[in-house]
Amino acid sequence: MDTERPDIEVINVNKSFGENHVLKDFSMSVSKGENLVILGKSGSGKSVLIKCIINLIQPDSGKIVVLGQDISDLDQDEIDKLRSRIGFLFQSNALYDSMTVRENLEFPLRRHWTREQRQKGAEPAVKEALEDVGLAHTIDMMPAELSGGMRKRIALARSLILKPDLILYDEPTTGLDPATAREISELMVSVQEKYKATSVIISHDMNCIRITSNRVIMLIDGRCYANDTFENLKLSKDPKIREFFD
Ligand SMILES: Nc1ncnc2c1ncn2[C@@H]1O[C@H](COP(=O)(O)OP(=O)(O)OP(=O)(O)O)[C@@H](O)[C@H]1O
Repeated sequence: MDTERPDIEVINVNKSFGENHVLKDFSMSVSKGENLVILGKSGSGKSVLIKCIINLIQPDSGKIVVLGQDISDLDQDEIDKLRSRIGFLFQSNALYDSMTVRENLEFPLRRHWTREQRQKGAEPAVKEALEDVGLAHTIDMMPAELSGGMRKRIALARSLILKPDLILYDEPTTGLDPATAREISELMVSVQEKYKATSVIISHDMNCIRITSNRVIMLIDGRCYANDTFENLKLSKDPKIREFFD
């Protein structure tokens, strides 16, 4: 039996904004090395859940444990330290347009520079992360010179630069054409294999979910409505689940 503690534990979390009860006694856990997809309609609370996990939003009740730490017990320094172990891939990519690819990748390093990295300099880490996403040749280019798919890869490289234990992906394939979306999904799998990182992926791209997920949680009406593999959910006859597949 696997007795290792999950990397993320969300236990009976409630979160409301005024009358809008977004998360209702919501619980989930994500094991080490797992790729978990959170699927839900627009406005169902997927981003709120992710923001609770990184403590950008505080739940009204319940408990969240990330990489073994109860986040409600942490002070700002401890939160910053925890966040340095988490890679984020935003829907917008959040690259700085006025910086080269190299400078964009150096940015998180400079904030969380370890002594070893300071001695080695940023170059090896930047090159390794770019090689991981197949874009070593773009190191001195500007984001505007790259295609949408390449920018997404650069954003992924930046989220890998601190060798995260956990990667959070917010709709990683939205806005990409199907072939590029597939490439990004396959890249997410290869990154997971290399870094052994745990991933939480918000997505409604069924192809991306099929390629990347080990397990899918469906967030409906603030609750975990279904929790199963993509293949099993695909066979479900439940109308609420079928809506996502048909
Ligand atoms: N800071 C906030 N203040 C008030 N309401 C909020 C806030 N953040 C989110 N909400 C509300 O919480 C609900 C869930 O929002 P959330 O952004 O998590 O949805 P989502 O599932 O990520 O949707 P999408 O797929 O469109 O990104 C929405 O009704 C939204 O209006």
